[in-house]
Amino acid sequence: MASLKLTNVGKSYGPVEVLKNIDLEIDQGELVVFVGPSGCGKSTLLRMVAGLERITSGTLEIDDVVVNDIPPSERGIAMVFQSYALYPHMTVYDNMAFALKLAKKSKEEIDRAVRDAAEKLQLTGLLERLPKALSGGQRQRVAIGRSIVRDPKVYLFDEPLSNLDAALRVATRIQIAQLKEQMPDSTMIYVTHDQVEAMTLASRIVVLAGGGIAQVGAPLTLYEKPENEFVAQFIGSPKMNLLPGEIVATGERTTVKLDGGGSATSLYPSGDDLMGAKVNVGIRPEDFRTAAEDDYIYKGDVDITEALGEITLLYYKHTDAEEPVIAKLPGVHPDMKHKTVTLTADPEKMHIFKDGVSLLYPNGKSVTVKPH
Ligand SMILES: Nc1ncnc2c1ncn2[C@@H]1O[C@H](COP(=O)(O)OP(=O)(O)OP(=O)(O)O)[C@@H](O)[C@H]1O
Repeated sequence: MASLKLTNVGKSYGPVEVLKNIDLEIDQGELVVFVGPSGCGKSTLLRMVAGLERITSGTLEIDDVVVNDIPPSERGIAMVFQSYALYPHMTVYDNMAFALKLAKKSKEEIDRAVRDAAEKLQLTGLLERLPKALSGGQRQRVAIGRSIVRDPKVYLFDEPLSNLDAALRVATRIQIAQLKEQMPDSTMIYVTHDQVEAMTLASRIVVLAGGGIAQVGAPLTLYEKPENEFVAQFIGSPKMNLLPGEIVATGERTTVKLDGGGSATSLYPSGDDLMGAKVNVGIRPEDFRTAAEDDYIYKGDVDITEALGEITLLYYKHTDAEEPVIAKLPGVHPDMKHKTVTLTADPEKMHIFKDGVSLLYPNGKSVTVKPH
């Protein structure tokens, strides 16, 4: 049971700076998820917390004690990896008991810890099986069980579900959520590529990009109030549309004349200094709805439609230099393919970004992502 504090943490491999100026506090009982593009340093940051990588600069505290120079085995941390290396010749019970036997715990204590972990992970009926007689999801749960029995202060998960197929991922994800509920005081850090995992498991998400933190917040805060274009487009699928334009009216509301001919009025109040500013209007695909012919934000020709049952995705025609505008409309719309369809959105659903930074949520800082 622990809190963590990273202050100005940086990591370089030789001349290459992978992470810089990471400031982050994690409270006891939180499940914090690290997300970000491939190579942004998620695993490196997790491995530094574990003590498997040296911290180049800054400090890491666990429960107010600086642990930079403390070896992994003494940090009270358990790490669960995507490849769950179980001992193949040992039963589930013995796999989970192994570390406690090494630590010379009493038989009774080991038995209590193993049975308690098995109960939490729904493994009680499988304790006598060998790993080869388990599904991938069950094996991953045994791997998690091995860390639970040690009663660590902090759990670290590095993409624990990425080797599982789609259905098992969902089932195991739900089990991890249930496990967290049963252990409300445990502190967990979880790295994933999977947005749904991040959105559903996290108490807070840390979006890493360009060597730093692009934004930290509760999942829905990141979705509703992205501070910069990077987070706006990273959270949510398909990603937020960004439509370029120029501010033509300021005051209580802000009106942007879009380069494509449409016009968007946001609830955001703006000062005269923003008159004429070049901005991007951000609208999520799911926030678009069809519009009247003469009053629209976006008008274009639909190139492709994807009918997914409860919704239809419209992909608009675009040039090679642009990304397609995407709209996600409820229902089935076979008639929209190759047609001109105009779109609008509610004023409170519009975001405005100037130089990559949100005008609505002004704590935002610009994020530059180096090509990887
Ligand atoms: N031992 C190392 N020596 C040199 N560079 C390294 C080393 N380990 C990692 N890197 C580099 O550090 C950067 C961050 O790697 P890391 O594995 O932390 O990224 P990640 O965000 O976890 O990526 P992914 O999502 O692809 O797993 C990458 O550019 C990687 O090439």
